Amino acid sequence: MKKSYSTLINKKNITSIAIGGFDGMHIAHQQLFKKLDQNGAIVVIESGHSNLTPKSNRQEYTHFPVYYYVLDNIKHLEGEEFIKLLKEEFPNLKKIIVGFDFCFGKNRKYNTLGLKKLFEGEVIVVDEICDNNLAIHSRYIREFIRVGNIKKANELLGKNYKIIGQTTKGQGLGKKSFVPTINLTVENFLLPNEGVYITKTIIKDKSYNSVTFLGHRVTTDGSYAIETHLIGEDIINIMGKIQIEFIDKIRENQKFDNFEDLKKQIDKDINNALKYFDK
Ligand SMILES: Cc1cc2nc3c(=O)[nH]c(=O)nc-3n(C[C@H](O)[C@H](O)[C@H](O)COP(=O)(O)O)c2cc1C
Ligand SMILES: Nc1ncnc2c1ncn2[C@@H]1O[C@H](COP(=O)(O)OP(=O)(O)O)[C@@H](O)[C@H]1O
Repeated sequence: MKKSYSTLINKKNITSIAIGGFDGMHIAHQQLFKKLDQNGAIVVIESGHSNLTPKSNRQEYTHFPVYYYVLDNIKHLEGEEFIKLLKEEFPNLKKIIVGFDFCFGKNRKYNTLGLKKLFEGEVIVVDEICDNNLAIHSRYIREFIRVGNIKKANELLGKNYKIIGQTTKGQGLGKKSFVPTINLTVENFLLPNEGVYITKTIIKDKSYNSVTFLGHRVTTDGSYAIETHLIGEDIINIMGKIQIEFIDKIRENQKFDNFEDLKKQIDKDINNALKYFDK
C-alpha cells in the first residue's frame, strides 16, 4: 500500500510530527506547528472532504514538509497498529503534537490519552485555541465563507482565502458591454456565496488588483459564472490556472433592468475596490 505522498524530504530525518486534517491551515493549526522542532513534519489525514486547502494544497502554507495519508486507508487500524505505522514511516520519531480533540484508529476510539499510553515518546496536547470565545475550526471558517463573511474567515485563516481555477470561455459580452473579465471554472474549493468581491488575481506568480463576480448572471444569460476583472489592466488571452484571493465582499448579486445600469454598478464596484487598494 502506498501510505503517503508528497515531499522529497527523507522521512528518516523527521523527529516530530503534528497530526490532523489541517484543512485551511488556519491560525490554530499554525499554533500546533510552532511546537514542532526543526526536523518537524505535518501528517495530514486526508478525509476527502477538505475544500479550503483541497487535495495537496497545504504545502504552500508551511515550511515543514507535509505528508498526506488517506483516511480510508488507515481508519481500520487499531491504536497499536497506527503507532506502528507512524514508527515505520518515521523511524526517528520522538514527539507527536495534536490538539485537544484528536481521535484516531478504528471507530475513532482512541483519544489523546490513548496516544500518550501507546506512544513511548513525547506527546504534546494543545488546548482549544479560541478567537474572542469562538473556537477556531475549519467548519466555522467554511460557514463564514459560505455567507460571504470573508473578513472573518481571513482573520481565522491568518491569510486571504484563495481558490484556484481554470480559465474558460465567457459569453463574449464583458469586453463589449461591461468590462473585460476572465471566466473561471473551479473544482474542489469551497466557493463564497453569490456577489461581488474585492480580490487579488494571481496569474503566473504576478498579483493583480481585481474585482470578482460569483453567481448567476441574472442580468444576461442567467448561467452561473466566476468572473474576475483586473483593474486597470488590459491583458488578453489568459489561459490556464489562475488564483483568486478574496479580501472583502462589496455587495450581493443583483438583477438590473438594462445593461447600462449594470455597467454603472460595475464601475462603482471598481471604484469601491480602488478605495481599498489605494488605502
Ligand atoms: C464587478 C462585476 C460585477 C457584476 N455584477 C453582476 C450583477 O450584479 N448581476 C449580474 O447579472 N451580473 C453581474 N456581473 C456579470 C456580468 O453580467 C458579466 O460580466 C457579463 O454578463 C459578461 O459576461 P462574459 O464575461 O461571459 O462575457 C458582474 C461582473 C463583474 C465583473
Ligand atoms: N482550535 C483548536 N485548538 C487546538 N487544537 C486544534 C484546534 N483546531 C484543530 N486543532 C488540532 O489540530 C489538528 C488538526 O485538526 P482538524 O480536525 O483537522 O482541524 P479543525 O478542527 O479545524 O477541522 C488536530 O490535532 C486538532 O486536534
